[in-house]
Amino acid sequence: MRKLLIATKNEGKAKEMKQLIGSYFDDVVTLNDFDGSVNIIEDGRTFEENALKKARVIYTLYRQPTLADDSGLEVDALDGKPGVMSARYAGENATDEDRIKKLLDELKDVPDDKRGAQFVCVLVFIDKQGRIYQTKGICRGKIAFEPRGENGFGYDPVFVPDGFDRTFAELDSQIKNQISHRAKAFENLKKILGEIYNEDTCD
Ligand SMILES: O=P(O)(O)OP(=O)(O)OP(=O)(O)OC[C@H]1O[C@@H](n2cnc3c(O)ncnc32)[C@H](O)[C@@H]1O
Ligand SMILES: [Mg+2]
Repeated sequence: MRKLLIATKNEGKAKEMKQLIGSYFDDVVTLNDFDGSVNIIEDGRTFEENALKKARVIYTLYRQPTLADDSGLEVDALDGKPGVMSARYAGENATDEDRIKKLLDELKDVPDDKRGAQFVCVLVFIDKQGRIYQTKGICRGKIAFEPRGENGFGYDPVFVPDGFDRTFAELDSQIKNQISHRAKAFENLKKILGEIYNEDTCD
């Protein structure tokens, strides 16, 4: 039986990751399902460093195939902030609403044509033998003037992906899962998984 540990405590992210991983694994669990106590300090300077750290810590503890996602929002008018600080943008115990409010405050004088932004997702997968694989996905869009919609999580109510006039939180989750930063990173990861699990040496 193929088991996958997803090294995240973010329920919204975990839900999407479970939807996107498809049928490569028979049993997929996240930190909230089996070990909510582990605390990983995300002190990397890049999404790559943080994703690698999360995957390595969990793989080292459990020696099972492990997948970590480090992601965030880079806003052009803020020189790429909040970036790797996206989760802690409004302090350690802040909510998604607090983070959105801070972002909209900082952008209150920025006109529509200067509100470009991108979501970035880096995935790190460590297979049973400890081999490390990394993929990345980017989704361009812009920041709305006020939050709209109930779907998704995090900054979704203020992110309007290119080619749409609705926010990720207004769009159906199926559409987000086709065009998002995470969807793109998973497309590449699935090619890698296809190769790994065809080798037959790895279960
Ligand atoms: O580290 P884990 O436990 O995985 O959970 P986290 O929420 O801390 O996740 P990150 O460290 O990767 O920080 C990502 C931040 O960017 C936000 N984010 C990432 N992907 C997003 C998406 O698809 N839609 C909206 N917000 C997103 C998310 O809400 C966090 O505030
Ligand atoms: Mg985090």
